[in-house]
Amino acid sequence: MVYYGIALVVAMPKSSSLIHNSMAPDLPTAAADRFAASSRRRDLVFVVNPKGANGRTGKDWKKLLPYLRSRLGNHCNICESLTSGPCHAIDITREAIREGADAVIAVGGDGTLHEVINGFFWGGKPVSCQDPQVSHTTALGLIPLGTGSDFARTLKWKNSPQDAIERIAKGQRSRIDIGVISGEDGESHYFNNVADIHLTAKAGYYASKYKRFGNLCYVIGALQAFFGHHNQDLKIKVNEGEWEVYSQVTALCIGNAKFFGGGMKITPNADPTSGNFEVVTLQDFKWYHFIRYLHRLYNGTHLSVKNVSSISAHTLEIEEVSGNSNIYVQSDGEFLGFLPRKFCILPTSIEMIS
Ligand SMILES: Nc1ncnc2c1ncn2[C@@H]1O[C@H](COP(=O)(O)OP(=O)(O)OP(=O)(O)O)[C@@H](O)[C@H]1O
Repeated sequence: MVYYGIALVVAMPKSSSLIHNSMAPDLPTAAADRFAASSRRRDLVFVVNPKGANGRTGKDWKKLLPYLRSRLGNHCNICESLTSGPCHAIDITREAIREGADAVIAVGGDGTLHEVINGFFWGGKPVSCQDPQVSHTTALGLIPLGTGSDFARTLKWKNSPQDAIERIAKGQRSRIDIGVISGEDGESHYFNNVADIHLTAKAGYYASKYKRFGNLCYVIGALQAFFGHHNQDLKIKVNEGEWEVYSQVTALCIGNAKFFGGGMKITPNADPTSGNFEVVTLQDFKWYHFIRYLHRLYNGTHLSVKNVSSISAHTLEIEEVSGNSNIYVQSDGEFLGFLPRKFCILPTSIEMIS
């Protein structure tokens, strides 16, 4: 099997013994390890962003690799593919699924996970294996090694790559919902975490330029976004109902999961297995409201604050009233352009190693 863009293929013979090092404590393997029961070696494709978290992802990955080989190499073909730049993870993932990989595992932050998820789709449809004899589906995996790693927070995963590898070894899968965003050009864009509009999206746009400062980038981005910000009236259609005007919207957040911006629990009731988004709207907020309620935004207790509302929805259409075309849209921290946009949930659309 040859995967597009793969820098290195590491396949250990079945007979090789476990390698122990400082990162490899003696873990219980026998009962839990599904792969041992199977005669077929699994093809696992690790999509690694070496530049994630300011280059820390690449360094951590190198340290992790010997442990990964020792834990999984007996039963799996471990294919490592380093991304060469933005969007490369999308192409690698599509190619791996078409070739029949058992799992594509994002190694990096939320941006890398977002790209891998977008690689599960093409032309508005899920990508599938080209070989009709292959019956398994490709699962999504994650080793969170980014700056924010917000999706891992919703899953309540500890910040431990060894735990993530253990999950891959066990191979348990569960289905998650994915959000899809379509614009006037008809192109679909997929997200697993939170899509957001206006001030927070503008803050995310600026934050992405300051990633070298780690989590501080979100604070710098927010401060920059406040300059020249105006709350705006938006036209919103929920679940194919009637258009309604939401006045003086500061930010609108569409959560498939709970966190964004490096740990802010913006949509605290969102659940990627619920079949619905949680949509949280902040209206008529001034800069001092953010200072006053910042701790509540972080711990997810802001829904009872005045001018904050929350609804559950499976589709949402949003347009601006003024027609200035300057309302920012982002999803999973990636800038997508400006309103209008339509948001739909695709229930249980990806199998995730959980
Ligand atoms: N080789 C590369 N060089 C530069 N940028 C890359 C490369 N590979 C991927 N990228 C881009 O880096 C972006 C950010 O990566 P990633 O999400 O892994 O780390 P992060 O931003 O530090 O973490 P988080 O998104 O959790 O805050 C991705 O959206 C991707 O487009």
